[in-house]
Amino acid sequence: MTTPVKTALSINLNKVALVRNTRHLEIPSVTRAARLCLEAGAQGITVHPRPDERHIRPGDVEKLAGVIATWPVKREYNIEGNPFQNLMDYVRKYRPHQATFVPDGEDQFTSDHGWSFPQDAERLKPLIDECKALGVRVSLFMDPIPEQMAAAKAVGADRVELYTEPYAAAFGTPEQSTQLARYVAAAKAAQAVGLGVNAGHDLSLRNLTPFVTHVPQVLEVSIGHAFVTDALEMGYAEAVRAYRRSLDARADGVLL
Ligand SMILES: CC(=O)[C@@H](O)[C@H](O)COP(=O)(O)O
Ligand SMILES: NCC(=O)COP(=O)(O)O
Repeated sequence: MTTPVKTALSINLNKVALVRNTRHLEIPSVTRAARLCLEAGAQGITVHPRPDERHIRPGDVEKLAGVIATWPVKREYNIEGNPFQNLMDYVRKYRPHQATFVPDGEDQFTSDHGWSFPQDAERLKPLIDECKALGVRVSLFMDPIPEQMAAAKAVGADRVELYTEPYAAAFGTPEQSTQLARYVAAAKAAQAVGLGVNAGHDLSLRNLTPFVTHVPQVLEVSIGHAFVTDALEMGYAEAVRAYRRSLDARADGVLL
């Protein structure tokens, strides 16, 4: 059996910025949240600076780049967005460790689907090539469809991020194992063609351990909405420690 990887925990700070934006007081501080999360053991910070600036604003992206760049040990910066909207400007300016391409519309309520191949391949390839020339790893936000993984690799992606809302929605229902099996198959298909596997969207303390126990070699999870919800109750540091424990608690059971 392959030794399970230590799945990196990347905290998405969108919802801290969302609360901050409801007053002109600069609290809660996005950079303070990042520092507290990193100090407590998070391996990275994720932001999704949407064009309408509903939460993360350009100034947040800049300040967080500075927090990560000056952190005493290596921590990763993951900037998410649509590369045909504003994402590439941030990639060129801040050269994050990872850019996660997400096919969201400008006024989309939240992310709810991945890229489609072959339709998206031709227009994605030059932007993926540019990111890699800048030394930025590219992760493509994808639905858990095994047949799509070879095309994601062929277009130049380093990783895929499996969109996990369908798994989260099925968690605790009779559909849970069926959904989980989809992600296991998609992850194995991705890894079979040399893609790394990340995961994210609606992951939580409730559904995280079973996911990383069964889905093989998940390199990174990015978690925001549920994390901030938990942090409101237990504080950033304890919430990070709780999510870290959930990731590390994966049983070394037989993978599906
Ligand atoms: C891509 C994804 O699933 C999330 O990272 C996304 O950042 C959620 O965006 P909102 O926080 O705006 O819902
Ligand atoms: N890529 C997923 C992410 O960054 C956070 O998604 P969510 O936990 O806010 O649903």
